Amino acid sequence: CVLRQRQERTPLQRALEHLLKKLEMRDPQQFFAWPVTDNIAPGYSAIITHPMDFCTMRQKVDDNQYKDLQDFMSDFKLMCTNAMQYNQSDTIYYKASKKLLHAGMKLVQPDKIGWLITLTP
Ligand SMILES: COc1ccc(C(=O)NC2CCC2)cc1-c1cc(C(C)=O)n2cccnc12
Repeated sequence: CVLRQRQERTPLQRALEHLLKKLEMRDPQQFFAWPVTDNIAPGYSAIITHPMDFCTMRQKVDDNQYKDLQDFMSDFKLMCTNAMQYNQSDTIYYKASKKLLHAGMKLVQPDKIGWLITLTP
């Protein structure tokens, strides 16, 4: 997951970049910052068929691969639900992903997306 230099950005890319920064702040231990590897999580790649992490999401924003906010949020939900699928409910990772998912959903509630409308004319 290598980050590319910043190219010209569309209004949607700037909005998603802004939202991604807010979401990453909710993951201070950086459990979701990078792809989960099999050596830190035994058997991960056999259990999780569609892995996702914040760095990959940033790459997809940079490559303009999200067509709208819903598209971006489905990757965010995938990242969180992967963690709830692989990790037992009493683990720090399961608990962190549940909290992150709720925080993320709150950020995109209609009454909370004034920032999105100003950023995407
Ligand atoms: C990029 O993923 C990670 C990066 C760092 C850490 C980490 O710092 N773990 C230390 C806290 C106790 C060991 C954990 C993880 C990690 C994320 C996850 C997820 C997201 O499922 N995970 C699952 C089992 C074991 N480790 C992890």
